[in-house]
Amino acid sequence: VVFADATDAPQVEEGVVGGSRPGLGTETDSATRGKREGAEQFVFQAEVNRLMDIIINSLYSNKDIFLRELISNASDALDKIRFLALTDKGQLGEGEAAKLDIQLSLDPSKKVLSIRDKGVGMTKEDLIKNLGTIAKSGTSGFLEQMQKGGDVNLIGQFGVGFYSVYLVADWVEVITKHNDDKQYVWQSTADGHFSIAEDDGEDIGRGTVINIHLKPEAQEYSEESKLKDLVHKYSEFIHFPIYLWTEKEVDVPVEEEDQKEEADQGEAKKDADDEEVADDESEDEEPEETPKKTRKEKRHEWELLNDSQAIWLRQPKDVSDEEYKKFYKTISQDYADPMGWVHFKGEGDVEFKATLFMPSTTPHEYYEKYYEKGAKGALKLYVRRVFITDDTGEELLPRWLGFLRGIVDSDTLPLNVSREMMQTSAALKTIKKKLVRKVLDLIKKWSDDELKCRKAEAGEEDEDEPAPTGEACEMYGKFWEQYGRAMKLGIVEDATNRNRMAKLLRFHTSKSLDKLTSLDEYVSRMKEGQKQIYYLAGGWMSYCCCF
Ligand SMILES: Nc1ncnc2c1ncn2[C@@H]1O[C@H](COP(=O)(O)OP(=O)(O)OP(=O)(O)O)[C@@H](O)[C@H]1O
Repeated sequence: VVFADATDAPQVEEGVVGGSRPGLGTETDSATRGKREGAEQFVFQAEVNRLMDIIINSLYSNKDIFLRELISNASDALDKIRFLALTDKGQLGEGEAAKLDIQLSLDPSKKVLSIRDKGVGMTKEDLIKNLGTIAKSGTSGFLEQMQKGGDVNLIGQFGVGFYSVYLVADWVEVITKHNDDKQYVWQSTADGHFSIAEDDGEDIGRGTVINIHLKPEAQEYSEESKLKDLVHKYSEFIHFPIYLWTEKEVDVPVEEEDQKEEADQGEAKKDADDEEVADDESEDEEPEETPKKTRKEKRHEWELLNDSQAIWLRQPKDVSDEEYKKFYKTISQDYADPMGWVHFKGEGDVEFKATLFMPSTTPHEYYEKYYEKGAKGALKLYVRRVFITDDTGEELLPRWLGFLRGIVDSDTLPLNVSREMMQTSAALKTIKKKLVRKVLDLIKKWSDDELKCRKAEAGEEDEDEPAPTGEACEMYGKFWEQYGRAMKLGIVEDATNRNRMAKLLRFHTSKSLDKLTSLDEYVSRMKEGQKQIYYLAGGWMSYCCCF
């Protein structure tokens, strides 16, 4: 835990004593929930309604995830305003408004948790569309999964993370201000309706405040320690500072405040004692040290909870596996550890840093929407730490690698890189080539390891190349099980990397490999397979369909 540098932390009155939390709000009185005068009432779209029903009634899921979903939305909104400010500096505002951060604060007496960002905010139209009336494409997918007994925790992957707030809330207010519109407040108790009204409460400047009125059974989220744990666990690598408004009891020396009073009393006493002292031999003695009196006082301050330094800018050797895993979860909204990752720096004409992760299971609808979605949304593109887009698609990765998740940050690209530029940019082509090579290197390493393990099992270990043990022997099998199909598609589609990939193809799963008894058998199967590939250089599709 790091205490914020006073210059970076949000400004509060110095040493606020027992002060109320920074104003985040509009009405927090439960008697008026959703009943603001003049508020327009809306009905949730039917699928959204079903989704909310499932969330609000899900008793056994991990409720913690709501915070990571909301922080992730806040971070996206901050990325968006920073991007808009590239072409129009005025968008960012000045002073506090220009400090891009996320603030969490609690009102324990009212059991309200608030999350504030100074991101792009939402117009009234955005509010209506995004938070209620338009079901995202992921909604039906999520509902389908739930029907099959799926886990609510997967919600983030379906792009409907906001609604997870109803895991812990029975009433939510979203106060938001977009540069192009007035300040509005959205409210819903998840009863099928929501309301929107112009907000005449405190001016929030720009961005969004979400006031979460916690359910009685979710009171643990009104504890500072719980929030600190959650940010540490799920959101540590969000690259904007996350602050928590904390309350601390401190011992304050009584003299500090009562100095003057005591001094005055002291003066009076001194005068009275002067004559006695004149006769007293102990005149030169040091006055006896009395223990300093203190009293307890409540102080508030913004405490910084995360290290917002971008992980991809650090040296790979300085990043621990645990940090990579956490970072992956932050950017992917996956709750499982990744299968593997590559983190490297591209040098030369095109400079960039990249961190790419391979999820442990194929992302939702990757194969189902292979041609429709391809590599869209797989990578986030940054230019000198400024988020540019996550709509990179095949400019950065071939379709068959669209299951990867990660970040590419380039110093070479211009900040105003546009969609058209992306399609023709030579720099992006170079980056793409290097990304694919690095990922293929990782896959090849797993493949080589597996081969060595099989050799060792057959008693034919090469002394110069000792076989790894344990998990390393199984990595290729795991990879193939999830992504074998993508490799087969890739070999058809990606002529540039075809030869490299051909050496990595398998014609059986790791399970059948277990049954192989000798290396000869293994090698002959491999050779047979590869021979077929080369023979069939002109007819990939028909070949791929048969295995
Ligand atoms: N703090 C916020 N600031 C601005 N817009 C927001 C904020 N939170 C949510 N939104 C808007 O509401 C939309 C819906 O959010 P939701 O979390 O349900 O889905 P998502 O963010 O698009 O997907 P995912 O959960 O995968 O990130 C967002 O796309 C965004 O446009």
